[in-house]
Amino acid sequence: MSETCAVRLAGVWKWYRGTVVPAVRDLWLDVRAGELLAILGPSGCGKTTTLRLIAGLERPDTGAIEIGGRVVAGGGRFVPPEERGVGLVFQDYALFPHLTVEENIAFGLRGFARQERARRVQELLALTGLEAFRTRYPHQLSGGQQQRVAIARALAPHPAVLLLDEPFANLDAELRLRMREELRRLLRDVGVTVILVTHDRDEALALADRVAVMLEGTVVQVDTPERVYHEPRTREVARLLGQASFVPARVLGRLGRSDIGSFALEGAEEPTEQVELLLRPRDVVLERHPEGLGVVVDRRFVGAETIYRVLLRCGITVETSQPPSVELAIGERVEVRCNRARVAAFAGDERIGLAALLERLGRTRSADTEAPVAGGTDGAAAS
Ligand SMILES: Nc1ncnc2c1ncn2[C@@H]1O[C@H](COP(=O)(O)OP(=O)(O)OP(=O)(O)O)[C@@H](O)[C@H]1O
Repeated sequence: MSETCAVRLAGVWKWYRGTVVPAVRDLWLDVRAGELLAILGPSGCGKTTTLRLIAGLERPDTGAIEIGGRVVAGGGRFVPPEERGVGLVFQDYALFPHLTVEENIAFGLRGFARQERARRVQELLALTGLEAFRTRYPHQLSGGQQQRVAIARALAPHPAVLLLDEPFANLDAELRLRMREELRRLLRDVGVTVILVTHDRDEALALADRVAVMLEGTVVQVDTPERVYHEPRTREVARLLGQASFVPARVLGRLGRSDIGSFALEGAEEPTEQVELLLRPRDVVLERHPEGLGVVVDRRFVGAETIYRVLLRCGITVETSQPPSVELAIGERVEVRCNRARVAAFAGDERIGLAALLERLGRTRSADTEAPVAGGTDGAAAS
């Protein structure tokens, strides 16, 4: 195991008693020291089980778990939770209702000398901005303040790893955004390795250094937020990360042609005849044009932007997000251009490599007499 690896799960499987389908299956994951890794996945995919396995609240049926280079589960070994150097913050914070803020924070420091404990509690009260609330009880605090107490309590004994289970689930939308920023700042100051579980993609993308996408009990991709969003491994991952349109493109050799431009395929070992390009709403530029290949079929004003749905010649409707300066009416004809230098291309369910857009729509449109891609009926090839 590399020195910079804080947590490693190697081929972990977990079945709950009496169940046939494993909650976690063949899970491999390396978490780097000091990073904030978000485990993102739909409800029931095994996120909480993964955290509980790392914390030592569950035992894996097979596979191994290492923390800081030490095997804590697997091969007949099982290190109990309190000896793992891991702090855990539950979804409901699990604060002790009969203890004050400072008593809650001190709870994790039972083995410490009195003076040292008082010093550490003071440090955490300052770090989390809770000094003014030290003698309050949990029911006298807001949701955001309760969350800070739970985090302070978990951080008190200097854990090497902090585990957060849906930390914003109990906060309203506005507070959630504010706490997200606060948490990021706080954790950056502390420099602890963090594994955060969430089903909220915006949260994962905004907070994490890397995102581990989990589906049906296993991690299917671990990458930076930018990469999981723009270069998802499968269509399912693409959809989980946000609105996705797939635009068909005809491939000839390493060149492809689509209603949003022509492109060169990179990395495809055996290019297929047909691929589909992943477009995110912000990847698209719309321009009013009487000969454009798209028609506006829907518009939805959402404040800072307008969502346009545009039907392409190939029969696909793409969803796009446009700035207020773009004002188009339903039924108008538009040019549809991709403003990214590279987009992901898919054959079947899997991404096959990156497609680099070479030309822009203007030139594609000038070849308008050619057969349309995908939905088209004749086989005329683009050259
Ligand atoms: N104690 C248990 N006994 C039996 N099955 C369980 C138990 N806990 C979880 N499961 C099952 O294991 C699977 C994974 O559950 P888990 O709670 O890890 O998912 P999750 O991704 O955290 O879901 P959510 O986002 O809804 O919290 C689910 O199918 C769930 O029903």
